[in-house]
Amino acid sequence: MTAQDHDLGASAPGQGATGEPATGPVPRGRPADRAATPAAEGDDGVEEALALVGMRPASSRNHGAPAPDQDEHSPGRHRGTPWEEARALASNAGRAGVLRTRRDPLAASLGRVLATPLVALVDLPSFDTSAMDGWAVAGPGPWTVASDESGILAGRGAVEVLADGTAVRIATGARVPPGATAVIRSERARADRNGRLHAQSQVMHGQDIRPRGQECRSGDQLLPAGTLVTPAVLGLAAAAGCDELLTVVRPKVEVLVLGDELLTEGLPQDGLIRDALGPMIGPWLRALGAEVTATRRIGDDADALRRAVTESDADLVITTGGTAAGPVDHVHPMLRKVGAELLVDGVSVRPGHPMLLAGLAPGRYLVGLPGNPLAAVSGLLTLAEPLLRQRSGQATPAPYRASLRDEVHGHPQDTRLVPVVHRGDRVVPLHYRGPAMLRGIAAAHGLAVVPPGGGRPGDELEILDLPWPPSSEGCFT
Ligand SMILES: Nc1nc2c(c(=O)[nH]1)N[C@H]1C(S)=C(S)[C@@H](COP(=O)(O)OP(=O)(O)OC[C@H]3O[C@@H](n4cnc5c(N)ncnc54)[C@H](O)[C@@H]3O)O[C@H]1N2
Ligand code: MOO
Repeated sequence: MTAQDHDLGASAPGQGATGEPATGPVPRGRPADRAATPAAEGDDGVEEALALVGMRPASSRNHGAPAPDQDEHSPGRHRGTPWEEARALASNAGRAGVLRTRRDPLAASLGRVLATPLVALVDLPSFDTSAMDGWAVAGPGPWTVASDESGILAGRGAVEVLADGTAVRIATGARVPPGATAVIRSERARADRNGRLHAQSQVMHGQDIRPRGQECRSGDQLLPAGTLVTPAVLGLAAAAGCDELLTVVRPKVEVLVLGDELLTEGLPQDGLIRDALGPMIGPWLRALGAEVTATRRIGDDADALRRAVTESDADLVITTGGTAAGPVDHVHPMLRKVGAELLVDGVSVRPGHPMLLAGLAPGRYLVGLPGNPLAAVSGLLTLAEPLLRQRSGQATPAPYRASLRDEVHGHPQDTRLVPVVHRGDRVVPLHYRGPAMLRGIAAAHGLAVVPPGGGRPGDELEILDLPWPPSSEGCFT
């Protein structure tokens, strides 16, 4: 690691590792006087500029009301569908049609969603089981030890009745013989020379016996439909006697990446940039429960886009870029040409307000993600996630809130989605949250839903989780 790598990696420029504003110099090579630039965090464009110099905007200034000349989006110019309503519309779209299901062996069901409840096929445990290695005893002691040297082992068939006043060696997991009243752990009993067993502590009736049906009875519902099949679910299903599971077929999704300026390898140069969405959107969709059939690069070719959309057999087509009104923004014209029904045409959310949802045919949809990479993430979570959740049969988790540690400026009218990390019982907004930036979201644990006007320390904000576990403490706070 070079010295420069270290400087940039250890904490956000101009910030301590803990996220407290640093008092030291601004980063090398950046003009220090930029620190004094008046700014409002509510404006993504200004925020982007601030992130570039590693500064936070002054928290006392202009809360929730960016100066109009600093807002690249000119508040009021674009009023889309309210964010909550857009999510509800996407969710409704995902409910259209019948869920396809399939029955597979357990291992092949991993990562899909239960189409029907998981029901126990047996009692668990299915016989009275010893919880310890030791002695099964019947009645009060001392007990006469049965002559069977190895005792009762796990996996044995029927066992004989244990007569009152007798004891037999027993292994963990073995069937407790009828008549036994308790199991005594081997370290808590001692046999004398005459073959009599003495307990060294008080023996409670039923101790260290797992009674039949303690965990469930045959026919009990163990998990509801809509549960994600995790390794633990596979284990439970096997324990409960299941060999196969009925799960929802993953919805097919095709990703079309638009833009002639995109390179798929090497260094960005000559006005060309690396395609950041091609490598990101497919895996993200898989994590949301989709089967991604292809990620195709279409460039800025209007005909190729139309052909790709009309020829696709995917349940959901995702496009990236081309949602705005520039000369090569082909998504709207293409949707008109193919007779699609626009269900959501712009959302009152920052970043990502040009995102859209269209119906292509009954049960087939297109989500248009804006090209700016964090705006595309916003579109994924706002439109693609609720739609795919329904189409893959997943239960909707109850929304949850967390207390905000630091002030976040808001857009005057729109919801903002801001990458955050969890720190204790609070969430901390991350730097590098401009619409063209992925540096914040790549370190984030989730996105905070910041209402119009912004959030103050202590405000409880809804948090959208990312579809993978938090992997680090997160930097750039
Ligand atoms: N006159 C207006 N212009 C823009 C508005 C507006 O309201 N009025 N909205 C801005 C906002 S906000 C966004 S977001 C973008 C959305 O634009 P598009 O969806 O048409 O996307 P593009 O123009 O194709 O690209 C925008 C930006 O993102 C870069 N990009 C595109 N694809 C990728 C990719 N796969 N990997 C990395 N970066 C990508 C592209 O090079 C552009 O820089 O429109 C604004 N304009
Ligand atoms: O703010 Mo745009 O919606 O750049 O994302």
